[in-house]
Amino acid sequence: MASPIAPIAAPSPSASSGPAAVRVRGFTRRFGDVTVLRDLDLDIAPGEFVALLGRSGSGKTTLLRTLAGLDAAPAEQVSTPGARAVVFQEPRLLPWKKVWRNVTLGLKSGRSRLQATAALEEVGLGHRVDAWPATLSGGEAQRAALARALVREPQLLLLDEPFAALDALTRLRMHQLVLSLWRAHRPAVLLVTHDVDEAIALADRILVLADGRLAVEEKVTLARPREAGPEFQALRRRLLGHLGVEQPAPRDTAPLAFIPPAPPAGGIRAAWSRPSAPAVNGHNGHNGHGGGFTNGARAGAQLGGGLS
Ligand SMILES: Nc1ncnc2c1ncn2[C@@H]1O[C@H](COP(=O)(O)OP(=O)(O)OP(=O)(O)O)[C@@H](O)[C@H]1O
Repeated sequence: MASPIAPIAAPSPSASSGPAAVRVRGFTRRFGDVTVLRDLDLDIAPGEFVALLGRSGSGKTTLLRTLAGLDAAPAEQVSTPGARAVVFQEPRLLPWKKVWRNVTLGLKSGRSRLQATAALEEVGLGHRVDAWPATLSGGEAQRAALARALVREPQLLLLDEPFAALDALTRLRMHQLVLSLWRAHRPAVLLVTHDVDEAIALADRILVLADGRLAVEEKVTLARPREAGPEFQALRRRLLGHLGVEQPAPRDTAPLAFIPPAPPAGGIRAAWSRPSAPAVNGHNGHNGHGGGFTNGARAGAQLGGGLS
């Protein structure tokens, strides 16, 4: 059986001693009769990178939307910086505006083309300033969405599964890009993801949302770039356990092998496993794309959203 989720008393304010970038106290969100977030507490320090995991429907996006100001919340319960930006799973570029105009959408500054160009250069899209969104690849479009977030100089960057629709290689490149942007600009980050390995690769702290509360907190002390060594694997197993995915004890160091996606149980899916290990979701592992992963790369333990 998966380990039961042990509620934590309250997510600890992180390393920084300054005032929190995000402070949530006793926040409850209901849709009709359904309580999605229940008396929730959360602190995110300035410059801290937090990942939020949880089963499908656990309320991750609801929390992110609240922090983004897209859903109203009482100021005494939810406090965030004024400068916020959100990147969603879909890049949400307006097809009738050139890339640079999408990046500066809503900005008042008269220097907007210059700002857009600088931000696009930072995400490696300096050559696509005048392109139309329809001519961008999925990864390029998502980089343009990141540039649009960057020009707002956010103190809080909210990422709602921004890499979920990208292929594995592009996703790895995006991980590196996001980390380098985060290092350069140091916003507080909340990353909602279904991918346990992505969370471990990127975050300082990982939270698991369950039953309307932040039920688990794991600090990630591994140095970046994060290799898929024993500590990484142990944390991965613990997190998957918290999420209800049974994990076999490690028996060897054989390379990971691909397990074809199955109908998710409780919205959870783990895509990679060792060939000799009993597979999750009742599947037996078989060799497919194979290959290990390094430098914070993804072993592909995914929740809910499935493989992409
Ligand atoms: N505007 C809404 N009206 C009614 N119910 C809603 C609304 N928004 C979200 N919900 C419900 O709240 C619950 C949490 O939704 P939310 O999208 O926050 O979950 P999630 O953890 O992000 O899910 P997923 O991982 O599948 O994206 C779900 O049961 C959803 O149906």
